[in-house]
Amino acid sequence: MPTLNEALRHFDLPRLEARLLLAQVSGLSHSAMVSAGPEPLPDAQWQAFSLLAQRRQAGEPVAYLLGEREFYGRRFAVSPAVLIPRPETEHLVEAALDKVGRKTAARVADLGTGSGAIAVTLALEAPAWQVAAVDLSPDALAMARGNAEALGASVAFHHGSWFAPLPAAAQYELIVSNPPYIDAADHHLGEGDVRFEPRMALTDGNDGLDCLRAIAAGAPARLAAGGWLMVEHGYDQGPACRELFEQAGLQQVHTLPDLAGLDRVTLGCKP
Ligand SMILES: C[S@@+](CC[C@H](N)C(=O)[O-])C[C@H]1O[C@@H](n2cnc3c(N)ncnc32)[C@H](O)[C@@H]1O
Repeated sequence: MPTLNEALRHFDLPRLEARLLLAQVSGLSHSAMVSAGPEPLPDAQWQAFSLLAQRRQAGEPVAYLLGEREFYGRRFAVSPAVLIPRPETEHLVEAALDKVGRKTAARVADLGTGSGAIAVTLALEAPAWQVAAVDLSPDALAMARGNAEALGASVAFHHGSWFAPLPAAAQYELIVSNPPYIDAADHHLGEGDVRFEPRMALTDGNDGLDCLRAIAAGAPARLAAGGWLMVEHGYDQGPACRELFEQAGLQQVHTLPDLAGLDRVTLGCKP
């Protein structure tokens, strides 16, 4: 059997990825790995690591191999049933907390919750908020429920399309969504980690704006007066998104940039 250091070099993988995969199968901390001696790895660990390393070499995302991804400082379980939460989406969380205020009692809906990253984070960061979350994928909802339970968040989950499964008369001070917004013709859908993520989490099968259209059009009926709609979108979708929000009669419509300075989150308020 190879030693730990030989195992880390054995596969053509970035050192950090190899370390994460080996930590997963060995349970060793980073510092234990750095100070590892010349003893051979136990056979079972070498076999399990080899399997994960080969899957990574075949392209599977590290987050799916580890079964988790960090979002806003917490670990969320992920599987190929859900989009891997992205750091950009933390901007949407920040914008929501800033605009509504953590201490204000607010009714909040997260449309297309996936792993539950947004809904669970908001429920934990702003315990005064009442958070509901919707997804069309039953498998995604099961994962989101598991994350809410594991992290101790109180979220009401609903299965269905966008606003449809929410209680009929319910109104919200905040509606957030990171919907599928990639154009079906975008070549990125066939590249890298994205190939392994659920297609329905990535694209509307059209021009990338269909879900944003449905959410913008449906929001005014579900927002309380003074309530905010906030969505994440592609770097080049800011102008189209602002137009959709304005057509829906929302006011104070504007777009916030991400850390790279690119349009990322558009918000608007119901008068
Ligand atoms: C881009 S992912 C976002 C996941 C998660 N909110 C996040 O930010 O990591 C979009 C999610 O929308 C869901 N979705 C797609 N079409 C939907 C629809 N018509 N109604 C509700 N959810 C939908 C997908 O299943 C997926 O979980």
